[in-house]
Amino acid sequence: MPLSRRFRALKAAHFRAGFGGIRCWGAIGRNRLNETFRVIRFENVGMRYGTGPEVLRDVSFDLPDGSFHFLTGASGAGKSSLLRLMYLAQRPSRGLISIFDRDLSTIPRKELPMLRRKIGVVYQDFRLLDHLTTFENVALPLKVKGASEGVVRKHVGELLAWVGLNDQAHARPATLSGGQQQRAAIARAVVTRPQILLADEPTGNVDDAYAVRLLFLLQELHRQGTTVVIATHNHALIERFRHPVLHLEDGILSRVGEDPVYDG
Ligand SMILES: Nc1ncnc2c1ncn2[C@@H]1O[C@H](COP(=O)(O)OP(=O)(O)OP(=O)(O)O)[C@@H](O)[C@H]1O
Repeated sequence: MPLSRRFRALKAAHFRAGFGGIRCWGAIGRNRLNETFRVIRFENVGMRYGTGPEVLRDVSFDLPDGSFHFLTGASGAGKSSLLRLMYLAQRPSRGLISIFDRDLSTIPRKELPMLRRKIGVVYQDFRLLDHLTTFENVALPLKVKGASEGVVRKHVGELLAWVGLNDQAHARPATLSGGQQQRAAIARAVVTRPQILLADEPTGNVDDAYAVRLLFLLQELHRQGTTVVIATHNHALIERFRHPVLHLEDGILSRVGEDPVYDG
């Protein structure tokens, strides 16, 4: 099906299911994308932990601005390691990585935090701050960016409603279920509408209905222009959302499906 029709069909399904858009994010910003710009580029990248064997080998790919990819592979294939390289938590042992057209090997260390702020991450282990409430955890990235109290209240309130955590806004992470913590972690990762969103098994702890709802949220972010990569074992979601797939097998990456031309 042509992508424009696929987007219309998805949007219709989205509203039928009762999920309005994220109002505080405003109108769709797709026209500001530059699809020829490669936001992430890997060339012959290898990675090892310490003196261990390479867990990623000769990985080469690039991601166009505003693209959406699933990242698949068996447990231990290297998905989290690849995401760690993308969110700058790990350095490659060889090869070239560029993010936003900046070669990571030449970026001064002091510039890394600024680059990281453009990247939203959903960690496999959530990493919520225990001493903050759900609301405060989700609000934190907006506050770091200097958003006003009004904007924080509006955006965090709307996102908490979307992920079904309004009634847990004042709860501490330790009192939330695994699925609730995961939903809070997703809300925190998307609240600033980052330029890149990397999610490691973002639906691993929620039921199927919530998994679809959360994917619609990430889809909405993507429609706003964010480049999205989601590592998942959930083949039903991959089938349903039909984005191209990056597949890892024993540290070697292959690409399944061409990047679509975003004509919707
Ligand atoms: N901190 C670490 N130190 C040493 N080896 C590690 C570390 N983290 C991961 N590994 C190894 O790297 C390889 C890839 O692990 P990784 O977590 O990236 O896989 P994965 O595809 O994300 O797995 P899963 O689906 O189970 O999360 C594995 O062999 C793992 O044992």
